[in-house]
Amino acid sequence: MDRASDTEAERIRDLFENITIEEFHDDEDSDVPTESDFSSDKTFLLAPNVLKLRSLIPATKGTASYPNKVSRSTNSKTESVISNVSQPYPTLLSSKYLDDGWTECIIRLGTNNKIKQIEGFPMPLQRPKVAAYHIKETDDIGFGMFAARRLGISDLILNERPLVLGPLTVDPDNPINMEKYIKDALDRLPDALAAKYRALFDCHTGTECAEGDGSGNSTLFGIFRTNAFRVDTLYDSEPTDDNGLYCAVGENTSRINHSCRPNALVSFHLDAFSFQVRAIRQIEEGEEIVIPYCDIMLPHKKRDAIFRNFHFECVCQSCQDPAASDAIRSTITSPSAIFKQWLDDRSLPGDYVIRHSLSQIDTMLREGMEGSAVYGEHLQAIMESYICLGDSGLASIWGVKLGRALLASAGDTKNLELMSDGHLYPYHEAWQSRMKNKSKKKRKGKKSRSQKERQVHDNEEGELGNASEDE
Ligand SMILES: C[S@@+](CC[C@H](N)C(=O)[O-])C[C@H]1O[C@@H](n2cnc3c(N)ncnc32)[C@H](O)[C@@H]1O
Repeated sequence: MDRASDTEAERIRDLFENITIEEFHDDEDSDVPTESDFSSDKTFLLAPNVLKLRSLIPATKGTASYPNKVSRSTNSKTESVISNVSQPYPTLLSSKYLDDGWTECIIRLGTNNKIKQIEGFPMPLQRPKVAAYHIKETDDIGFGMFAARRLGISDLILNERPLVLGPLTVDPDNPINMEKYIKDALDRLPDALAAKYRALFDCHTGTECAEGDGSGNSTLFGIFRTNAFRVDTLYDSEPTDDNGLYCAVGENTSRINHSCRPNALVSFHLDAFSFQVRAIRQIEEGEEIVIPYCDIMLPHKKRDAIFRNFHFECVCQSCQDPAASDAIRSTITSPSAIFKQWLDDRSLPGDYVIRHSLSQIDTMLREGMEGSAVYGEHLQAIMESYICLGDSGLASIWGVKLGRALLASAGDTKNLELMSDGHLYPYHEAWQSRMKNKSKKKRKGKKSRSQKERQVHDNEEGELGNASEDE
């Protein structure tokens, strides 16, 4: 096998050590929103889940981070003043960039300054060559987004700059007048775009948690609270809770309905300042494009509690039969414990994790749960098992699947390139680790090899005949 230079090998090893994608799903009891969150003037946002993957194999070297990961730490002290600012600055943009539009931001100035330091900012928007969606009315839940053509896993459906970005929460002790801030922001947008914002749905109109004068009219803040998606990569300071985080409303992104069996995921990209929507499984022409507004692994009762704050009952297939969908969800678990057990216990068969994860994946595919983080973890468990077994061919088949899931989840193409390149696996520090240990044991225990060890050997030989023995 061709070996890359030492520096290249070092770089690749570093990349493998910490494959991390941001996560922002709420799965704790305490995170489930309650009606009182509204009355305390908190903004409530749709929170899609995104894969967060850390290698299941414990890293023994330093903690190199994946190059594209945006650091959560901040060097500069954040200024506390909230201002209306446009990002990217329209006046500084050439006509090429103006085509991509800009976002009116209600943002702390210190945080706004951080945006300018992002490498390559503002990146031009990459869009699908052929239109991938159209917005039209659904039969029962207002507008929705529909596939204009067949879409494959990780295909880009939409890439758009939001219309308005603002704080995720409003401090009840120190409230700011969001209605006025949003009005000022809209005044700076071109009329046509401001009209698009005003036309968005306000689920709070006429409800007990509506803002405003009680006339039942939709408010600008009500629209914001109904339609904003979290922008987890932008924050005032190291976030310990929802305070200091941001969210944004998109002209088309905010027309996408929720499903507990989503076929697409949303991610936000600071360098282009845009929302990307990508398919997480194959979508047929005419099919509705749906995303998760919450962690789809939550049981029905908790998901329903979240939706009640938006005054709707979910119409998706899983919610039609909560008992059945809860029963399925309760059987799905992260592979991390089983993977650790396999690494520690040499008596377990070579395909111990692989078989388990294949069965979990099968269940998740039947329930339409490719959009959950745990689905990606099982793809990763299989890929890393093959790495430990020294089988780069099969590792790269699962690496491509994992790379596509990561791309759909976070819009990061580097992961796909990295995961699918079979030549890189031998640089992983766990490469052939099961085989190396096995050989060591064989050498060490030549005179008294236990029956158990012989069984391990037979299992690995018989069930994973593809794995190479070369060291
Ligand atoms: C961000 S908007 C989505 C677009 C919206 N349908 C429209 O007409 O503009 C969110 C609202 O859509 C509706 N909605 C979205 N997903 C739904 C679902 N699975 N079941 C029922 N209503 C849903 C709810 O009224 C929710 O408050």
